[in-house]
Amino acid sequence: MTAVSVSGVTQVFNRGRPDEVTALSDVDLTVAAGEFVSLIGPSGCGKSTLLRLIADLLAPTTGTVEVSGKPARQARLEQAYGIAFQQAGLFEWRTVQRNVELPLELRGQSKAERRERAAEMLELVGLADFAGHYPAQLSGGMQQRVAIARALAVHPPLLLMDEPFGALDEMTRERLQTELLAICAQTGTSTVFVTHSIPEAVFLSDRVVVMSPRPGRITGTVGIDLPARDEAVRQSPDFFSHVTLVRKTLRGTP
Ligand SMILES: Nc1ncnc2c1ncn2[C@@H]1O[C@H](COP(=O)(O)OP(=O)(O)OP(=O)(O)O)[C@@H](O)[C@H]1O
Repeated sequence: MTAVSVSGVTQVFNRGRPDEVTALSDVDLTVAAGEFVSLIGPSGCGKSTLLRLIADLLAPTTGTVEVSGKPARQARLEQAYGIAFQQAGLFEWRTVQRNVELPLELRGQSKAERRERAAEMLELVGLADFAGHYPAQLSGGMQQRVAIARALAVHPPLLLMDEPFGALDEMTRERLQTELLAICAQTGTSTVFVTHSIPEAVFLSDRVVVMSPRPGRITGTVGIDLPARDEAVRQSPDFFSHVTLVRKTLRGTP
């Protein structure tokens, strides 16, 4: 089963105006079920645009986008994916528990079902003890974990993440990376992950997709073949050789 299928997608903003921008040109991307794919590339190369197209927050100028074999619009209406962005985007006036319940409310689930699912998700991200807290009472890393719990609450087959750990310190970031991988393995969720960090992309991904700017294109793909995804692997020669390969692909020097 294919989680995401983007084919022949071009995205032009402000078409026909002096400020016309071709953000993406002829992009093809396939993500298999259960696969973790990172998008990496210089600022302005269209990573967020590609993610927004998959999420159906934008419609492509040309080409098609399918999620779980359905048109992106239908997948959005069926909440076939969860989204987590750089800012956790929590509602300050709702407790942690009620933030996680929100997508379930939108689905019309009963209070009892919502409670149970939210509790399960908070357990998964290690925040069971903070269900009654408000976002302002949590650290940035904890808020991101709430956002991930909320994104996963409807058990979506696909998770779309746009630099979700970008604003966090290095230690917290590495811990959340490990937690995210554990969650994805446990839930079988496919993930498309935008990042500026080469080590982050290498640590998390099955495949790193490299993009170039103006117009944004996919210029290379690096398969990541590491024996494990633990703290020790971050120090291994294997890890560094993958980092070097992604860096070279970004520079366009094989
Ligand atoms: N709504 C919009 N209207 C006009 N231009 C846009 C719009 N959204 C994005 N763009 C342009 O499309 C190009 C790609 O932007 P995008 O945000 O996708 O890049 P990015 O790779 O995610 O960048 P960054 O790494 O800096 O977040 C940029 O030139 C940007 O100015």
